[in-house]
Amino acid sequence: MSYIVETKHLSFRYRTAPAPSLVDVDLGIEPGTTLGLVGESGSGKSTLIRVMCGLIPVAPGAVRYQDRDVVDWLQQDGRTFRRQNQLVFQNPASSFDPRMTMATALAEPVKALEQRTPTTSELVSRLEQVGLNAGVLNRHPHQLSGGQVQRVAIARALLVGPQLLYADEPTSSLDVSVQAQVLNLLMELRRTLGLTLVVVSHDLALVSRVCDRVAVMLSGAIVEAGPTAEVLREPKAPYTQQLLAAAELVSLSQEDANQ
Ligand SMILES: Nc1ncnc2c1ncn2[C@@H]1O[C@H](COP(=O)(O)OP(=O)(O)OP(=O)(O)O)[C@@H](O)[C@H]1O
Repeated sequence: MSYIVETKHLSFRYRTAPAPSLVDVDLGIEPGTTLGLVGESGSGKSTLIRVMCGLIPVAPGAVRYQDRDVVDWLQQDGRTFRRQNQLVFQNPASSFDPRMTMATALAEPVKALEQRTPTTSELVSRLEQVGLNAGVLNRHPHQLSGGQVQRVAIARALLVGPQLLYADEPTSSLDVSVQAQVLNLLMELRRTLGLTLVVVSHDLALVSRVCDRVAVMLSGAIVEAGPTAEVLREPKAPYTQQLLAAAELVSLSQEDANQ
């Protein structure tokens, strides 16, 4: 099996933390697929994707991207690695400097990673790809809605040509109606650009709608992983069973509320 990114016996502890945040994580992601990473708050989801995309350094041998060690990538060809591995964060407003226009913010990663200034038509064509237009270029973050800012964040990631897009709770700060639109956009981009997508969420229902595979985390370890439909149909780990029961309760109460 060839994976675009793979972790082997990956363990990690923050210097100031009393316990490890990742414990012996073995995970492989096939190119072009969408993986949902679920688990309660503090289970290690954000730490795992930060390690996988090279933001938190770990010892050599623990993470491989395109069959090459991530530590080696970062030492030899860090810019290429960072272009290919992009991250979109939970709270779109905090990803942008409030004093910058969207045009300046969009250009930043291209300047840093490709050492050139992108043309306006490049910026506009990426904005159009995420359902926005040139009108946002001169705006500041507070002049846009949360959903629009999240779309700009996705456009900014796309500008450097990623292969792998990590989305850390990409919709949890958005209104419910906007959440579906942003998720649909991510799915469409995956299809049209052939991206591999990792979506972090504590929401099993959301993951079940959009992800081919799911990995369930608890206390820094992956307690269950597999095709989403299989995991949902026959969850093996007691913790996955709990998560599923909680998700079913939520959807039942939503049905009640709609009646
Ligand atoms: N910078 C840090 N320094 C020390 N400990 C940290 C740091 N960041 C996270 N942790 C700890 O690592 C563990 C995993 O945190 P992490 O943010 O990866 O979990 P998570 O599943 O993404 O949670 P959430 O859904 O709340 O974002 C937690 O116990 C957390 O307190």
